[in-house]
Amino acid sequence: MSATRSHTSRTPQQNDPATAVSDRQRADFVVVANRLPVDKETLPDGTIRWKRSPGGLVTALEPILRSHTGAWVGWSGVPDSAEDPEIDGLQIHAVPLSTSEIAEYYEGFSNATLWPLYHDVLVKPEYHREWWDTYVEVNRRFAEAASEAAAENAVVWVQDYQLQLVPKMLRMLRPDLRIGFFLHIPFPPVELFMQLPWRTEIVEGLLGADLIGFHLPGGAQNFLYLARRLAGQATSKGSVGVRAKFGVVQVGFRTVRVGAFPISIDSGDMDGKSKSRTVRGRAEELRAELGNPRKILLGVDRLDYTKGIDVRLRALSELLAENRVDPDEVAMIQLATPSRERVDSYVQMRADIEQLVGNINGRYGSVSRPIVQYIHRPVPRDELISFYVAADVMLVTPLRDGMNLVAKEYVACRSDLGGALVLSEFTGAAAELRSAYIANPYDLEGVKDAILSAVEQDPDEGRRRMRSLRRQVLAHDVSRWAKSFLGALGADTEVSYGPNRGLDLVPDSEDPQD
Ligand SMILES: Nc1ncnc2c1ncn2[C@@H]1O[C@H](COP(=O)(O)OP(=O)(O)O)[C@@H](O)[C@H]1O
Ligand SMILES: O=P(O)(O)OC[C@H]1O[C@H](O[C@H]2O[C@H](CO)[C@@H](O)[C@H](O)[C@H]2O)[C@H](O)[C@@H](O)[C@@H]1O
Repeated sequence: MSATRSHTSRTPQQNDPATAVSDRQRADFVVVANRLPVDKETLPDGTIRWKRSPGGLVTALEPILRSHTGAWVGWSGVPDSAEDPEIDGLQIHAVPLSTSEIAEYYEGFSNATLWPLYHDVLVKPEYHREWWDTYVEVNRRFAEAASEAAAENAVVWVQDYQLQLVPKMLRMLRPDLRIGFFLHIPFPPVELFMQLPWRTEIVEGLLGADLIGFHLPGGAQNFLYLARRLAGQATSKGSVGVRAKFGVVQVGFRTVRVGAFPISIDSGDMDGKSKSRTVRGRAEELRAELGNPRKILLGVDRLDYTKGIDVRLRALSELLAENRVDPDEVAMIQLATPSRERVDSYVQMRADIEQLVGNINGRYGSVSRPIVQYIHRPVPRDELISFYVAADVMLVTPLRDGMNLVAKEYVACRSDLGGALVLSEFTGAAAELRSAYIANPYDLEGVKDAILSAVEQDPDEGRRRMRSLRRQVLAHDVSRWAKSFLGALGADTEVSYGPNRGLDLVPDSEDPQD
């Protein structure tokens, strides 16, 4: 996939975007995501610096874009910014958002309506018509920017819940494009999705894509059911597989494929970095800075109520109270990147978590040695890897999580076969990482038992589990994710994009669930 320098051919659509974009080259591979892969930062002296953003999506796509020539359409993360920095040969097309659009499209509809609705209604989703109107308007702007960035017949890969209307809007502007959509968060159970006043528009928006990807087969199946029920389309029946056995929806003359493509990380890169002498040395230093405890427990998350940071803190607190864990022997580190800080539910959750940390340290810590070290800022990548290498027990306890890349990162960093992973069964990662200490985050006794088993694990048993986890993570890396998705989309030579054979279409009326 390479960018085309001159673009003389014309597409048949009404706006003729080929004439709208002047001197910038058009790309034949375009990623469209809410976030640009960089954040703009103003330093105290007024100078501007662009730095890599935290978050799974950026982490996941960065290696792919580095190895292709392409364009990325997205928002810079600050109001009214239209700067288009070029980073490592990647064209950036910024979609500027005003302060009120950020409030209504990003903080509002995306993160106070869709995010909680798609994450098991852990907080109550808010439904406001003005937020929806702004969501539609901003999605239209993203679709227009993608249409302008893309060369004729380009592949456009739209990402995530913030942009679910873009596939249909973009198809109307540019019928020549091949459009993929991937949802990074869980697709909710049908009963919850049906709450959404604009449910049909969302399903129809997604059906503008040629391929719709989810992390898990369950999400794909929920979507197929809704495509029948809400959009009245004929769909395939039967189960959807992982990276195989796609579902199909027949939309007029178009066939839309629906599949499960669990995302991963650049595991080889992390494995390599974790072996470096500097990282190993820093890991030892960290242990020493903590007073050489017998066991180091670690949590690494965006500060989000879905991540179950409170669950692990409560579990630790009870284990200490019950004398099942000795306060002189354990230290816990919680790295928590600030996130969505203007959304009410996040403000409340931060206060709760900081209070829990304070309670544990107040009851069980000493002046020289608090039990929980809480760091409320992103840490540099190498430092993060050193934390993974130092940690004896990794705590990943979300109440619901689309995938959770942190779990995979930890495993990739443990070539020494040391460490233990405690993993919530409600993460996408739990479907693959079966040798972790799996726990139900709603069952606090179960979480405590899992933590204790991980803390006290027999070294041979630990090595056996970690070997099996690493086999999975190293074999299924982010490039395999991208290749499997793009292959199914027909954008890759490794997987052919043949006709859909053996379609088993069910007309709406014959569906037993209806
Ligand atoms: N405090 C932190 N410092 C640096 N990176 C972080 C921090 N917290 C999270 N990250 C990174 O952000 C990503 C989080 O991805 P993931 O676990 O899938 O959850 P989400 O995308 O919902 O935040 C990981 O790549 C992780 O390394
Ligand atoms: O952009 P933000 O509002 O700051 O949020 C950061 C990202 O969070 C979400 O990540 C999800 O994607 C990960 C990779 O697929 C997955 O592992 C994780 O389970 C999801 O929560 C969100 O989906 C992204 O759009 C955000 O950029």
